[in-house]
Amino acid sequence: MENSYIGYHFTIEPKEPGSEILIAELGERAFESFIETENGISAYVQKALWNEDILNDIYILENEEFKISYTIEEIAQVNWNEEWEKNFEPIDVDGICHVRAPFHEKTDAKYDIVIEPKMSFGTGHHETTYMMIQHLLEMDVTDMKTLDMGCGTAILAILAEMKGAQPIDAIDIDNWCYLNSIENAERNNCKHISVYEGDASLLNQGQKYDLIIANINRNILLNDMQTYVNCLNKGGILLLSGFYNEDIPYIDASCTEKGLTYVKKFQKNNWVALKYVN
Ligand SMILES: C[S@@+](CC[C@H](N)C(=O)[O-])C[C@H]1O[C@@H](n2cnc3c(N)ncnc32)[C@H](O)[C@@H]1O
Repeated sequence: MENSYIGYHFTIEPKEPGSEILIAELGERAFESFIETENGISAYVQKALWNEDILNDIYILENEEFKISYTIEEIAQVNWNEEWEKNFEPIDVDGICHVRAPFHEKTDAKYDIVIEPKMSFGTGHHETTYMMIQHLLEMDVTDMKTLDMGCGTAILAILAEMKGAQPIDAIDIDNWCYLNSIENAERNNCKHISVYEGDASLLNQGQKYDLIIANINRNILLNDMQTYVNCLNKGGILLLSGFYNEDIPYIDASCTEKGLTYVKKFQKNNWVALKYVN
C-alpha cells in the first residue's frame, strides 16, 4: 500500500450515540475507515486528503452532552490485515448469510461471503450494510440486472450474484473501494460483477437495471436520485440506505415525486434501509 494515513483515536462519552454521530459527521469529510474501539472509535483519513482544519465545525465536538478527546497518529504503512484480525468478528445475518474475513473458518451458511475489508466500508458490521443484506435475502433477484452504487467492498453485489442476479455493475467513487471490490468479487468466485471507479456521472449511457442498491448517504442519494430512477426499469426495485430515521421524509419525497412507490423498511438503531418499486 502506497498511501499513508492519519489516524484519529477518539474517546467518546457516552459512547452511544456519540460514536454513531461522529462517524456520520466524519464520513461527510474525507474520513474513509472507522474501527470501533473499547472507548470510542478510530477514524482514518488519507494523508493526501487531510488538512489541519479537517475537524472544524464537527458539531458533536462542540456539543456539551458529549465528552470527546482524541490523539492523532501518522501511519506510514498499515498492516490492515492485522488491524482487521484484531477487530473483525464474522457477521451472521438471520442465520442465512455469513460475512467473514479470509482468516476465519469457512461456515456452512447458505451465503458464505469472504471479504478482505482493508479500508473499504462494507463488512456487514454497519447497520446499513446489515439491513441491505436483509432486504436482498428476502428477495428473488434471479437474473435481475443490478447496480450496486457506492459498492464499498462489493459485499452487496457479491450477495446479489450469489442469489442469482446478473449482470451486475458495482460503482464506487473511491479508488481503494474500486480495487478492493475487484479483489473481493474474485475471492468469492463472482463471474457477473463489473466494477467501475466513479459516481452517478457514469450512468449516462442509457443503461437500465431491474435492481439498484445504493447505501451511501442522505445528501448524495438526494443529489443523484433522478439519475438512479432514470436507470431503473418499470417494475424495478430501488434499495436505499446510509441515512437515519429522521431523514426518511426527504428521501421519501424525492422518491415519490419521481414516481416510485414505497414498499418497506428495516430499522436498526436509528439507521434505516428503504425499499421502493418503480
Ligand atoms: C456507506 S458505504 C457502503 C458500502 C457498501 N455498499 C455497504 O453497503 O456496506 C458508501 C460507499 O459509497 C461510496 N461513495 C461515496 N460517494 C459516492 C458517490 N457519489 N458515488 C458512488 N459512490 C460513492 C463511498 O466510497 C463508500 O464506499
